[in-house]
Amino acid sequence: MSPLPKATFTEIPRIDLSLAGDPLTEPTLLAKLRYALIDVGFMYIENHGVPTRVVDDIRTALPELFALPPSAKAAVSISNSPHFLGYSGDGSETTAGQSDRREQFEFANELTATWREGLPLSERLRGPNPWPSEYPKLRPLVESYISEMSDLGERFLRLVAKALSLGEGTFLDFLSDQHRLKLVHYPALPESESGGQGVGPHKDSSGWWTFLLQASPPHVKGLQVLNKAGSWVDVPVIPDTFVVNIGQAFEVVTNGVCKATTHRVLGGPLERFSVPFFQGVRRNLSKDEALNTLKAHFSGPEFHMGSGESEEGRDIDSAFLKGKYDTWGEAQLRTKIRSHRDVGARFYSDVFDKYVNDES
Ligand SMILES: O=C(O)CCC(=O)C(=O)O
Ligand SMILES: [Fe+2]
Repeated sequence: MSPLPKATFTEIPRIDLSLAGDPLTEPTLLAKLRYALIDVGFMYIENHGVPTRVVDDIRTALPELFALPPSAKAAVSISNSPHFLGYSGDGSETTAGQSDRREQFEFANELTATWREGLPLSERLRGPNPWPSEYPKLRPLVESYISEMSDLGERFLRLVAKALSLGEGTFLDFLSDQHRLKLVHYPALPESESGGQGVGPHKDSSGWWTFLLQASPPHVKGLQVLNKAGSWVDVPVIPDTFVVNIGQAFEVVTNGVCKATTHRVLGGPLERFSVPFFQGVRRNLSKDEALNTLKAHFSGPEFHMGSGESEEGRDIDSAFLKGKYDTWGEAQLRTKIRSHRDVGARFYSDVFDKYVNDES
């Protein structure tokens, strides 16, 4: 008998977190979450418990922040930060070999820089944020936001573990002390460039999971996700939700059962703001540990039944696995250097050529 056609998705599922915790409603939530995890890799979460004020404060700050003069942006340029934190201008980041049409500020949990010679180079990713002195109200807003998103991320991971028939804390063991947040502005493009690359097709490489706030009104479009049939599916703005998607390390640890789904943003005639929060993976996670800790569980037949998903599910396309680097930290550093080559050349000259020329 020929295999059944592969199921694919044409819309992104909505997961209502208020159904958690009640034995009458939680099973419905977990079943839907399991479908989203195994068959889609993208979802909206609603009733997520992050205070509206914390989200609104960030959303309203964005147009003011990006309206700062070029000198204020340059003062916190990412090119001065060995931790890859700070501002990068429109066109300066590269995805899928092409320049992205967006400007962004990258922040993380406030950490002291503790790297010194002899420690793994990826420890140098930890460090303080460059805060724009001309916009002092930003720091407390970003700090509250990171703190709330870190809490949400942990609550969410407990549900994900349950939905995949694992103990609640299973995925927390992989978390980093550093989560990253980007504040992103896609400029309005002239008609002739509309539909061009806002950010090129990619799977999220920096995190365990990504929690994205689409911070523009619903008529502003741009984010799309690739389904298994190879079609781009729109991810419209739904107020009061976060878009949540799987990062590459999670795909590896789940033995390819939960895939990091490819997505992109198209530029358009309207400017767009977004805020992705990248939940971090601990830098010392080794390939061996990532591949083997949960392998037996995710090789079970319950994950490889039904719609011909198994082969697809097992085929993990991961730079982390293909690369020559043993730890997640090293793989992450490589990604950062390739995306922000000026920072790489300045602070990581010893490994720059190796990382930039390595096409694995
Ligand atoms: O801006 C968006 O909506 C998505 C951005 C994104 O995919 C990323 O920064 O990884
Ligand atoms: Fe992304």
